[in-house]
Amino acid sequence: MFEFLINKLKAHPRKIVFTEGTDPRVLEASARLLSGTFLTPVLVGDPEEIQKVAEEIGFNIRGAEIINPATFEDMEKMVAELTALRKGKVTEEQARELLKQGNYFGTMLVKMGYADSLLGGATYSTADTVRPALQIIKTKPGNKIVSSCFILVRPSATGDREVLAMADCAININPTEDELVEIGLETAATAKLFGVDPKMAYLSYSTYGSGKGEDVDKMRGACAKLKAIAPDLDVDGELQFDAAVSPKVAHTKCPGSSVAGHANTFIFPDINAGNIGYKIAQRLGSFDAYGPILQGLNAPINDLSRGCNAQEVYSMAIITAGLCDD
Ligand SMILES: CC(C)(COP(=O)(O)OP(=O)(O)OC[C@H]1O[C@@H](n2cnc3c(N)ncnc32)[C@H](O)[C@@H]1OP(=O)(O)O)[C@@H](O)C(=O)NCCC(=O)NCCS
Ligand SMILES: CC(=O)OP(=O)(O)O
Repeated sequence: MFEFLINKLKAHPRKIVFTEGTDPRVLEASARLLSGTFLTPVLVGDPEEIQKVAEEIGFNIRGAEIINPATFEDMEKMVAELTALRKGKVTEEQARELLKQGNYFGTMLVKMGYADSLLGGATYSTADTVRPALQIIKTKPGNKIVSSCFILVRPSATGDREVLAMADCAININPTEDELVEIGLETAATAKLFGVDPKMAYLSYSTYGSGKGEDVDKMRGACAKLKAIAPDLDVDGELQFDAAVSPKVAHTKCPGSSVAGHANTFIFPDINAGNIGYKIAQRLGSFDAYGPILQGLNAPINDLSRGCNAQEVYSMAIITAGLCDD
């Protein structure tokens, strides 16, 4: 599934920071990465503690870089840089305190060029993983927001793979109409990277006006705006989930739609719907879930679900570093 990213990394090896260097799942994934030569783990934490956990779980992490914030030789430089970046918001003393935490320290390692990319969130919440990135790394030029997308994969009935994209399940709590347009554009690009030819549904409890209200108008409006700025994108809405994926229901509720019945890329109205929706697909629909993959951020930094396993950490590390700009 991720061969194209591994090949990209083999051509241009990278370093990835893991903010939770003592987490057993992170150490197992690191040991696996170290058996290749394309992605070097940079583990944040106390080297003795990290080594102890690695031995306890029986994984060899020789070759990993370990950086301990407590003894980091460039800490004063980092404090000064963070204070300057957060001028007026963070004092030097506060910067020093923040940098004792793996999430802020790791993000600054990327900002200052000690590593190319970062993966956190095995134990940190999404908010605590993402906040330093939003504050320090910021959005890419041209983007107004950072959003996120999950790539969901399961074997298909034909022996091939079924791949879906879902957004925004992790960052924007109640996106506006315009933010949903940007989320749609970014998600189409992410879906394409993973081989999905997007048929995008703006989801709602209503199909083509069957329900009324602000929430329905928001999804219909976002869909119309996206169609206007990206006429080549196959997008429709507002659609209920059954109309989006079932050709039979689509025939009844919205005949003539080129998306309904065949949607593979889903834009949710808010984070409640999105987060619950992707977890239903993962836990009851037997999809492997990769993400949240951050979109619109000015460096490759990603979050994990705290419910992740070592295989997911390994895959997300490859996705994160593999998405570094050339
Ligand atoms: C992402 C999130 C943490 C940001 O909110 P917050 O911590 O309250 O942060 P603030 O609103 O104080 O913003 C902090 C900075 O990030 C920026 N920011 C916030 N949301 C942003 C977004 N979506 N895109 C880009 N920048 C954003 C702000 O402009 C601010 O920048 P500044 O400090 O330089 O002015 C918050 O939206 C959140 O908790 N989202 C849900 C996360 C979650 O629980 N997901 C479910 C599990 S995956
Ligand atoms: C993406 C997500 O839901 O993260 P967590 O399970 O850590 O809250």
